[in-house]
Amino acid sequence: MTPIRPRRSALYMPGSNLRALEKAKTLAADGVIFDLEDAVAPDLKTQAREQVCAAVQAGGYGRRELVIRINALDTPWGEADLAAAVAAAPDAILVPKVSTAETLAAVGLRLRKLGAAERTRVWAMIETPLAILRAESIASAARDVDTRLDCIVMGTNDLAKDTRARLLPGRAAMLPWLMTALAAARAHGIDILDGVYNGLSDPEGFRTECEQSRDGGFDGKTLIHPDQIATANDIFAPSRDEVETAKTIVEAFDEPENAGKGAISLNGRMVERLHAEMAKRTLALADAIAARPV
Ligand SMILES: CC(C)(COP(=O)(O)OP(=O)(O)OC[C@H]1O[C@@H](n2cnc3c(N)ncnc32)[C@H](O)[C@@H]1OP(=O)(O)O)[C@@H](O)C(=O)NCCC(=O)NCCSC(=O)C[C@H](O)C(=O)O
Ligand SMILES: [Mg+2]
Repeated sequence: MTPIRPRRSALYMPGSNLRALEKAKTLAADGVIFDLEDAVAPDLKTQAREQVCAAVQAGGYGRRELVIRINALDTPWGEADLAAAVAAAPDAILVPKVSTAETLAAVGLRLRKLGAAERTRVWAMIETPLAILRAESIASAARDVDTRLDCIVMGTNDLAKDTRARLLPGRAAMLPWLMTALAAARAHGIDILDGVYNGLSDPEGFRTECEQSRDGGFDGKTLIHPDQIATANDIFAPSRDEVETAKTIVEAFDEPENAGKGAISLNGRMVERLHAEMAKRTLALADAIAARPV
């Protein structure tokens, strides 16, 4: 099994906000996304780029996964953002508004030309109607190692803007798009993070949406405020009960009398070997979370 990197919580912060950049060093998010795109006003783009790249290069973020969200390559800032991000060598560069797999091929080509560090991966935002219609093709870019595609991030605010769908509790309109993108990511073996929850003073609504997202199969949620981190870390981690059940399943299939069986009865439930595979992943994720330094 490939090692699991927990991505329960990925906190956006405006690259122009020095206080937030500093504070992120103390927060329990699995990842931080230094935003140069929509959270930064046009007049502050250059300053934000310099601040973010200096912060990433200086480090001090411990085990947190560091991601720089650049402006799209067809904007006035995109190319300079990409070059500066490559020089800063974050864990990943997040490309916004990806609507075709060709965009990812083009980014991959530039990364090679710019001599990007091997460790720097690419994350892609699915947040346009076209991206939903082409989700499988976009995720399939992960099969081409040159694209470095490692994770998809849903941009539900932009999706709501472009489709005019409303972001209501339960997300009835958004769910088919979320699950289409999720199937695309899974089909091509990459992680996928849910979009943000805008209700800063609605912890219950946030928790409910995290649960919906986890139950739908997402690896984690993108966040906009430190107050959202603990809930996301809790919801997207296997619970104690899930870990105990997973151990029981793995141990049951290790019993000699079950060696030749594809399905067994366990505590009143039918359990197949595919459940043992799922249980091993649950245990690996729990171990990866437990092994994280604070
Ligand atoms: C929404 C905010 C502007 C609110 O900020 P503020 O009023 O400062 O909040 P607080 O006073 O409650 O802050 C308390 C302390 O926490 C720090 N803080 C706040 N937010 C962050 C953060 N995101 N990262 C790090 N630290 C943060 C404050 O500095 C305070 O610290 P202290 O001084 O020690 O008390 C703000 O939360 C914010 O800017 N959030 C992120 C907005 C953002 O990045 N948006 C872009 C991504 S969302 C998106 O577009 C996704 C996608 O593309 C889509 O289309 O859906
Ligand atoms: Mg967006």
